[in-house]
Amino acid sequence: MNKKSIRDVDVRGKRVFCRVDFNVPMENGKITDDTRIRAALPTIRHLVDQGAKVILASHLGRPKGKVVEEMRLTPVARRLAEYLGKPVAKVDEAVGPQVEERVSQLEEGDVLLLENVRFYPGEEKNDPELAQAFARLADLYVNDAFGAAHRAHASTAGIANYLPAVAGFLLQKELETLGQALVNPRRPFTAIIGGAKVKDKIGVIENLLDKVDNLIIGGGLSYTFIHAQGYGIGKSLFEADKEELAKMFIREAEAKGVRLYLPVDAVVADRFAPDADAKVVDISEIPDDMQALDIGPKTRELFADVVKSSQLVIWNGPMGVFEFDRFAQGTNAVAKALAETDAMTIVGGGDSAAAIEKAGLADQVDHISTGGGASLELLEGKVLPGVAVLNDKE
Ligand SMILES: Nc1ncnc2c1ncn2[C@@H]1O[C@H](COP(=O)(O)OP(=O)(O)OP(=O)(O)O)[C@@H](O)[C@H]1O
Ligand SMILES: O=C(O)[C@H](O)COP(=O)(O)O
Repeated sequence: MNKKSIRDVDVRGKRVFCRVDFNVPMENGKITDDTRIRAALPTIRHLVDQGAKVILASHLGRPKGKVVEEMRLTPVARRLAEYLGKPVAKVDEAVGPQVEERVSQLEEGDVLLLENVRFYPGEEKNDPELAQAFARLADLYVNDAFGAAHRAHASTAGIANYLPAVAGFLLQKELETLGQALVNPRRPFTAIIGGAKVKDKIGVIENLLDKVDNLIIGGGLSYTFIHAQGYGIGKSLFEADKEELAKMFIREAEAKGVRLYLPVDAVVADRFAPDADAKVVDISEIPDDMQALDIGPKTRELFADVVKSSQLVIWNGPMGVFEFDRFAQGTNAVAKALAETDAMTIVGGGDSAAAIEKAGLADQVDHISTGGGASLELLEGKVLPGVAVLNDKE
């Protein structure tokens, strides 16, 4: 990576505004998964150990520019203090005189967490005034919020116009792992793309067709492809306006020598419900009045075999409606195949990461990204705004 990192700067005694992604799932005020907090610890510890005055900023949820009590970062400060084994001060605002006053009292090695930056309408608008107000708090900007690096917001991008700006360890690791895999992949290179909609994966499929040896498409989006091949798909997910595109991708894969794998059987249900009546059918036999909610056993085996024969596997998106246990077998089978192979395995964030965690296999893959949308945009070959703004290495 040609961007400066916190290793390239002296932070002792400096006020450091460190943007992290503490957008963690919460239920009734309790954090249900603190992966993103743990992932930010190396950077925070480094800053503390090096004697910086650490000012942490994050968003939580989508409060849309207003204060939403349930989206305060107070529970995050408590959890972070437990991990750091030292106090984490928390303020109820993210800018303004009171915050400035609190920052002026910080000693070397102290940690202060600001309030949810999305309580301010200027955050998502990348408002220069808000960006300057953030910048006034600090001497240096560190971006470690990989999960939010695809957003050009005041605390992820704008602030870098007013301060020296470097990458944190998590951001660096995410970019190097995903970037390296795409630039110089081990082969055979297999990408597994799932999820609900073709619409959301167009850019990813387009970019990967130039890079992979095998492309596996499962999940809801695969049925538009299956329809494009001339099969009936009953009431399964279908995007009529993307069928031509699906046909083009099928032709392109062939022209580029990419082996494209689609489901050969499916678990079909009479309705979209956890207790629906379900059965396994061949892909050419999906009944008109049923919908495919998971890949079938033959497909699970086929996809696992492709994984086994690969040296690098990147996975993004579930193979079925994994939120319902009955339709989670396809997703679990892919998770298991990734866990068992010796290949380098990378899981894009969001649902696939949640599925692999749920299956208890998280420690058996090489890299699980903390970014859903951000990892997807990297797979699309895009430059992330939160990365573009950082200072280049001299
Ligand atoms: N066959 C299917 N029919 C209906 N829905 C499906 C099917 N397969 C998967 N899904 C649904 O797709 C959703 C996930 O896809 P989505 O495109 O929203 O996210 P994603 O690709 O996993 O992205 P991220 O990992 O970044 O969150 C899940 O909620 C899952 O239930
Ligand atoms: O959860 C995420 O993907 C990131 O924290 C970004 O959140 P957002 O999609 O609300 O911008």
